[in-house]
Amino acid sequence: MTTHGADSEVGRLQTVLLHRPGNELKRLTPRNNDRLLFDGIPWVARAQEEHDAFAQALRDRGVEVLYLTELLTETLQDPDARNRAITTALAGLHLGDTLRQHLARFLHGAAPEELTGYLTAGIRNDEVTGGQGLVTSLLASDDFLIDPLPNLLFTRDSSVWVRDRVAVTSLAMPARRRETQLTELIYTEHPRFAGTRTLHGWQHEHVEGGDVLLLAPGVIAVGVGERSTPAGVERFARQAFHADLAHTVLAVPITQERATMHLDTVCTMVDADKIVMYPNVADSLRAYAVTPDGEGALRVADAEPFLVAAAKAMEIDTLHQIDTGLDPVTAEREQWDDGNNTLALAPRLAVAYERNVETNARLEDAGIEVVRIAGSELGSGRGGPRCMSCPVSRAPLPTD
Ligand SMILES: NC(=[NH2+])NCCC[C@H](N)C(=O)O
Repeated sequence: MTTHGADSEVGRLQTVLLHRPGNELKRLTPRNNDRLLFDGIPWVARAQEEHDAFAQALRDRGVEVLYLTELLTETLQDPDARNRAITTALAGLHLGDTLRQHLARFLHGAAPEELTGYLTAGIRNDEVTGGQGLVTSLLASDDFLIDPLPNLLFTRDSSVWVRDRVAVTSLAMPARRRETQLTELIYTEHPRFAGTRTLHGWQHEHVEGGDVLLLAPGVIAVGVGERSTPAGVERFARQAFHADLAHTVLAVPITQERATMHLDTVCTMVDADKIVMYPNVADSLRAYAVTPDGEGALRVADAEPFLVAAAKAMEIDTLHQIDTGLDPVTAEREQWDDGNNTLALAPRLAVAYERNVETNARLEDAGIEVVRIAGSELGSGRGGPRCMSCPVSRAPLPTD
């Protein structure tokens, strides 16, 4: 069994899970893009080129790249996994029994790779042959019977490794809910992950991976806002303590709006003690330190400035905020384009979108090597290098 896991944001990245954008992006139209959480209609071929360049930049630095659809297709070779995948994909109440049975027969007849295509790009009403009945007649021809999952691109959100466990998350937005049925299937059924213990699960209160930052071994920050809920953090913290994965969880309230949908849209770690942070929130970000009380319950400290609470929990003098020194308007523009959403490949080595010229220059001034990638099309889903990657293995940080 290969060993997987990560206990920081910056230990040398060894294996990462990505999703190469595919036909699910071709489902986006100006009528459905808001609901499907895209701010525009991406040029798919260019998005794929940009993504291939991203993956290559990672491979060039020794990272093993796993693709979600490849793992899914391999998983679907197994009859039990196929059954589970089909049953969960068809569980929606909008289908009704007749259509559900028809689609189940159809999907059972599909080869694993085709099934992956249906599970990720969805099925539209006018694509179904046979099985016509009341529901198919009454639904519009372009209604989805199985919704496409364009946000699969953001593998960060649908699972998170914490030490040697993987948390299957619970996504808040209806357009993304099914994603975690697929990550759960992969982690529980794919031979590569046999024996891996999971945490959380899509049936539980909402926690999204973009909100979860492994600040240091044993210290996890969880953003609470549009996506992860107070109750989600509570369960996550309790489980993390119970499984001895952490000694402190910092619950970090973030503004409930699209620009700051996840904690990683405002800050990401770029070194063991350095974080790049959106200047417009730097002074107001606060955290509640949550620790186990020793009797199975949680102890919650009063809120403190985030950097103070983080440094205490990490047992370091200071968590240095890289001061990008940007004026509020440039900062706002670059935050929107995921300037703060960097993916660390190792301490002081991070991938960032090339378009965030000012933030990247300041990162370099602070001694961070920046690997720049293009993201004009990828960025239309509002996610940067960190959102588009789920670290499966990182080397432990050097201790000195
Ligand atoms: N970790 C992140 N910041 N992910 C970004 C996800 C973007 C995606 N369109 C959504 O709205 O859910």
